[in-house]
Amino acid sequence: MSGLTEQGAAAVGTAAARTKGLRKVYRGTVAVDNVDLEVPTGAVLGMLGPNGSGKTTTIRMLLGLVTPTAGEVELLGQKMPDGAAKALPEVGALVEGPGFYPFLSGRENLLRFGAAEPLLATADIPNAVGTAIERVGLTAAAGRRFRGYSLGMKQRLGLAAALLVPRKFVVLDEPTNGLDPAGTREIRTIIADLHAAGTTVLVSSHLLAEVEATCTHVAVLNQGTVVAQGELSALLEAGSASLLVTTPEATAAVDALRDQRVPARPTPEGVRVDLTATTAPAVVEVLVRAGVPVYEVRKQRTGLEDLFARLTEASSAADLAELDTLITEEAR
Ligand SMILES: Nc1ncnc2c1ncn2[C@@H]1O[C@H](COP(=O)(O)OP(=O)(O)OP(=O)(O)O)[C@@H](O)[C@H]1O
Repeated sequence: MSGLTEQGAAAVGTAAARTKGLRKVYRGTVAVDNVDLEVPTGAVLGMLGPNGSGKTTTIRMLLGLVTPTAGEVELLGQKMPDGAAKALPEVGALVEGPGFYPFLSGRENLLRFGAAEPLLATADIPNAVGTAIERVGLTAAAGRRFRGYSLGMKQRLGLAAALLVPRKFVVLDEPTNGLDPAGTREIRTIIADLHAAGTTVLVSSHLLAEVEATCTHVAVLNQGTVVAQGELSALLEAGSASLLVTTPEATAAVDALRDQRVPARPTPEGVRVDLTATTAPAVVEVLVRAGVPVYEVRKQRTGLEDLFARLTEASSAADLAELDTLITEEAR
């Protein structure tokens, strides 16, 4: 990745957000380590990772809510935290625990948020609040006190606050947390609408199917580091392909491949060969050389779930480094 641009540099062709060597240590716990994240302008980037992998900490550092122990953050062309006053009005964020007043209604809370928006004229606040409430499906509950809200309603109100004014960049930390299936579908629609309007979106999620359905790009975090990032289609192509080989001599095929350090295992459908570190022609060559009859060879796309599992469960650092290099190279 190229170095960070100077503060105020033109954002054309640059990332909406970018981190370099980002690190956060909490009293001996390394929450985030050496994260180089790039959110391309106009992308919907899904940040995936198991519990505790550093997603929320990374997002909080990106928004200037947490001070990094080391590293740099650039947000909408502004170096953070110095450029916060310029960048943040263009950024809508749904992060854990937005400061809502429990004794005010959802609408009253949003009116207060509206008053604090530098890009919203006072006369436009009631309209903006009404539109945001409708957009997140909170109309029926808008007059009720916040303290009586369900988790899903709180999420919707947080989202409404993030969308009060048109943004260049929207950051959503686990936006479907606490939402029912209808709410989850609505989030998907809102993200698609934002994307269509040219807004860059960063969304963290555990829901792989959601990410696969809504995102153009993915960054996978594990134990505080980015283990893969790039275009979703390229990552899937590079990271999760396997080969299904039909042969009457499955055991001989598996032995021959493992002899060449190619991961392979027998399955009821045939011998499944991991293509992470090899290619289909190379697999066929190994089999033919070993005298194994090959009836059929098919490439399989196993989806984001498989890729995610392999990236986050790889047993050794060497496995991860190998997989990361391969995926990053292919995704470029
Ligand atoms: N304020 C804090 N003080 C101490 N440790 C923290 C703090 N915030 C996060 N951590 C630790 O940093 C690590 C990363 O946490 P983080 O919340 O960023 O992960 P996450 O990927 O968002 O997890 P989840 O999916 O469970 O929300 C964890 O080990 C967590 O316990």
